[in-house]
Amino acid sequence: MVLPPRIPRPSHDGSAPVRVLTVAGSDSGGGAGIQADLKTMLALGAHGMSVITAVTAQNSLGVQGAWELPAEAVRAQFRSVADDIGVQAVKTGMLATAELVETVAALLADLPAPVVVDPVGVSKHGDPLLATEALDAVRTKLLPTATVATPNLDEVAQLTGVRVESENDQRRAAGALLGHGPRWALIKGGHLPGGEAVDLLTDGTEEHWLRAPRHDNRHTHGTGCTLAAAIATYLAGGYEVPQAVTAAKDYVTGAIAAGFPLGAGIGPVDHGWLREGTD
Ligand SMILES: Nc1ncnc2c1ncn2[C@@H]1O[C@H](COP(=O)(O)OP(=O)(O)OP(=O)(O)O)[C@@H](O)[C@H]1O
Ligand SMILES: Cc1ncc(COP(=O)(O)O)c(N)n1
Repeated sequence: MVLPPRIPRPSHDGSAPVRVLTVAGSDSGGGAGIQADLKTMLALGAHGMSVITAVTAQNSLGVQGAWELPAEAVRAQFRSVADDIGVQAVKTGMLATAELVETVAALLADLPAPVVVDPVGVSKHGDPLLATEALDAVRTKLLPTATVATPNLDEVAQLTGVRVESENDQRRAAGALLGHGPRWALIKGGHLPGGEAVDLLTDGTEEHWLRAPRHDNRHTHGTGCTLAAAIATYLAGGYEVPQAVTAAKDYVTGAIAAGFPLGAGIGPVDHGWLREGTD
């Protein structure tokens, strides 16, 4: 297991740690969404902050209910954080509706900080987390704000029409996604079969294949949220994109390996695995 680095925290000289903002939904079960993001940011040494876009009643069996917040509530939370505390990187997750996608994209357009867009479409259980009519706003408004976009295979098919069944398809999907404006595309291969979990990171010029052993562990709730939040944390810490994604991949791979059962269904990854491994 490769131990990923942590962002150095100030030596208690009164300065603040790096500050990372998640703009995502709440997962009452604690395994995905803002809960996964904040746990990831803390585990990697950052101060995590959150703009909640939607509340889900959710557990290891699926999503039992979802309620999006008014756009004004999203704007107000964002302003409270950006105007006083400051934001060094942002990760977006569940945005639920076209109106919230457009609201968040407008807020991000003026923010001079790296943005990781995890275009959350459906949960691992297949529960919808994004209205179908919001897809166009994701393509035309949200993806152009992204430093890195991190779709899984279902999400990249929804956004580009490219069905990924092989590593070559990952290249095609990345090219199609880059056409919508993100600087980098990370096409996650977690849902592909095989002994490795293989992701493709590319900006259309550089190509990085990130490979890790596939852990045959059914407790993988929140893997995409965790990866995207880790990438944003490393970007806030000054890493270049390829290095941030490589370190984030190591972090999520360890979290999956340490995943644990919870409830009667799919359990979460273990965001605290680094503490267990290195204290
Ligand atoms: N069983 C596994 N073993 C090792 N790595 C995995 C496994 N499943 C997924 N991954 C890795 O975890 C990261 C997240 O990919 P995944 O395809 O699960 O995203 P996702 O479906 O968006 O996650 P979620 O929807 O649960 O948030 C990727 O780096 C992927 O390669
Ligand atoms: C609030 C929220 N955001 C994102 C996900 C995706 O996570 P997964 O695909 O593991 O269910 C989720 N289930 N809930």
